[in-house]
Amino acid sequence: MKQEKQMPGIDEEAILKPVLTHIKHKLMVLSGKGGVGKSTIAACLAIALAKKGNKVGLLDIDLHGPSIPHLLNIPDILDISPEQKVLPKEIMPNLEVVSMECFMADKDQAVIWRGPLKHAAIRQFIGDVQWGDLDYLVVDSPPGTGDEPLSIAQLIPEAKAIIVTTPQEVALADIRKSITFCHEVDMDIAGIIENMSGFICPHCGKEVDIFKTGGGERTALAFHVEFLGKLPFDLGVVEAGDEGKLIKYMEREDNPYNKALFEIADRLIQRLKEMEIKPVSLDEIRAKNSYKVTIPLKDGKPAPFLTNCDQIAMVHVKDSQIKKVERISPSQQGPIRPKVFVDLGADLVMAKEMKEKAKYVFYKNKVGVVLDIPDATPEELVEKFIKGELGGK
Ligand SMILES: Nc1ncnc2c1ncn2[C@@H]1O[C@H](COP(=O)(O)OP(=O)(O)OP(=O)(O)O)[C@@H](O)[C@H]1O
Repeated sequence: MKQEKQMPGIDEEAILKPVLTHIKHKLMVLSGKGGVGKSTIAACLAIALAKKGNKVGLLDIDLHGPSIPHLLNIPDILDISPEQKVLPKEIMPNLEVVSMECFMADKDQAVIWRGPLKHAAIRQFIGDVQWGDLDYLVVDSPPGTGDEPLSIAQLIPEAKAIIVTTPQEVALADIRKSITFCHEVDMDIAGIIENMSGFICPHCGKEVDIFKTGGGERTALAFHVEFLGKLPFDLGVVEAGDEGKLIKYMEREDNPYNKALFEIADRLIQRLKEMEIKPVSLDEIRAKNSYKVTIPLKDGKPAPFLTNCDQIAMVHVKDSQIKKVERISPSQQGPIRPKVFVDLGADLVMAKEMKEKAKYVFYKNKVGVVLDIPDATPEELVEKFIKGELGGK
């Protein structure tokens, strides 16, 4: 499991919340290896979503090799608002872009940063940019499953991954790593896109399978992940990307690459609707014949944080009566993850405090959450819940 990278003494959630609450869907474009067309797809998807009338932000967090500024021909310098916030560059109606490159004094100097510094830079990117209200934030991350995607997973709890692959076997082996990474950091996968799948001959217009096609779809099926679609190999995309003219290129509606991309954007919009997560109704839990309540404990009392509990109280309720109370010692080493409570079959978690990410994991798994509980025994707390004195809704 990857290392948690919390910055000591900094409440990252509090810093980012005012920005993130104004962004409806957060997407991170990932790939197992470089050169599969991830940045091009991030840029084209952002363009397609903006063309469909959505407010879109595109954030390039590839600190080592940012390609978005080149692909979209954005200027080196960004303006700063009177409130000292970075103003993203509007490159077409509804689409604003920010890239790490805009903050690098020497463009040819590779950034040699270690994890925590990168994490701080990414946090600043998100927190110090005046995005305003957005329907979609598309984040282009470097290839692989290193520091940058891990930071996004920690800083944006409800970010969803779009995994880009090509049909070759090597890329497909890497895709599995990307899927495992998403599972490890509790990041939902919006879907997989297979790029460079089939070549459209510029002379005869016929599609030729230069690599095997369909591998991305098969992998998606095998891993129970949504397949968003295939994009053909298109020399026009290379040229348009090289010249920073992707926006212009995407005006060609008859082009097979563009057509496929707009279809993928439609599928993505639909998929995100299906993936929307709502808090679990506490009254519905109360009304069940039987349910299980878990409470993280530290030294016998409700733990200040979920992660540092040394015991979990599991209270079984049947017909609005407590039937049994178990005290379970987590077997795993290190911080206790929300998944442990989910795996115990909890219907409800009662805790003092909880990170947004943990709440998100519980709601995703249809587990209810009651916070701000007082110091009391698990039995007293659950009695209060049953009577509606705790967890009103
Ligand atoms: N469908 C496509 N058809 C033809 N060329 C493509 C296609 N998609 C991307 N390319 C080209 O492939 C090259 C790599 O693309 P891109 O930079 O988007 O990949 P990447 O996965 O983001 O790479 P890295 O992460 O290493 O920067 C570029 O030259 C781009 O124009």
